[in-house]
Amino acid sequence: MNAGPVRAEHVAKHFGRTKALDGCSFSLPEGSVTGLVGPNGAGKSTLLSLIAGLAKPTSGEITVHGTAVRGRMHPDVALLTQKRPLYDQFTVREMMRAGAAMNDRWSDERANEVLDLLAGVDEDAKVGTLSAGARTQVAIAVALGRLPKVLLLDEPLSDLDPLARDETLRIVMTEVAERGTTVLLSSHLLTDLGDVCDHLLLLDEGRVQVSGDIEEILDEHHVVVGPAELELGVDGVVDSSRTARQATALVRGGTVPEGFQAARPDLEALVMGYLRASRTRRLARR
Ligand SMILES: Nc1ncnc2c1ncn2[C@@H]1O[C@H](COP(=O)(O)OP(=O)(O)OP(=O)(O)O)[C@@H](O)[C@H]1O
Repeated sequence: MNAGPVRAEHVAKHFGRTKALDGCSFSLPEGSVTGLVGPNGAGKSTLLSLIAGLAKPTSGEITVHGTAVRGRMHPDVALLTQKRPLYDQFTVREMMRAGAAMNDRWSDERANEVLDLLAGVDEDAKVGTLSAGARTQVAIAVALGRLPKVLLLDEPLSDLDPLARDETLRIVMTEVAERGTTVLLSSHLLTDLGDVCDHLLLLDEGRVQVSGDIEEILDEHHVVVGPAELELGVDGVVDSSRTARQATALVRGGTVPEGFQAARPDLEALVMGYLRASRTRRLARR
């Protein structure tokens, strides 16, 4: 496995009998933007909180720039969660002062740059009165004011309108382009991920299903379509469906079933195939 700023080796996290993560190993390359996807309960938030040092793995190890993270926030890592850890009664300016006071490494200049981006946020406005988009911008300013080398984003886009979503992604992409920050972004919004991510980490039931460069992953898969009466008869079928007329499947590996037409999937088709397969497995166990 290549060395990278974030590495996980055989990481497990159990909550009682729930295995939120179970033997996860992967590496994120420097300056990459990785989309973290998976069905509800796959372990995405748990993984982000372990990398951030907010919780300890039950077993295995996560390292950031070669240093083991064992339940302590690494100075190079910033985490932005869905809840956006902001104080509603503070003005934006007070929020930035709090950011400076709470962090050993802090850049007013960087935080203000992010606040000035886009339409700019009124620094005298109370955080609680801001729109979801502006609150996200403030939360990102607090996160980037710490000058992180690794930025973890847990569903930051879920309640934003399309314009705010686009602008938020633009802030993240500017950060990557200008500072080479490594980003791990969890989202259910596949089209957004396709726009910004060059790597993918797909979790299901606490396990890594797919991890790596998106183009290479897409090259490794086929969507195959053929007459309904033909059997697939190959290894590596991730997900398949049949109508009265045709059979369709997502296949991993080089073999195209006989009598089928093959095409390279796009990111959405690939992720949807894995999500459908996950649901089918869970339904089969009921
Ligand atoms: N503090 C906790 N105590 C007990 N169980 C937990 C805790 N945190 C997470 N879990 C369980 O671990 C599993 C993984 O949860 P996690 O929130 O990491 O998934 P997720 O992929 O982020 O889901 P979603 O897409 O719904 O946000 C779930 O079964 C969840 O109920």
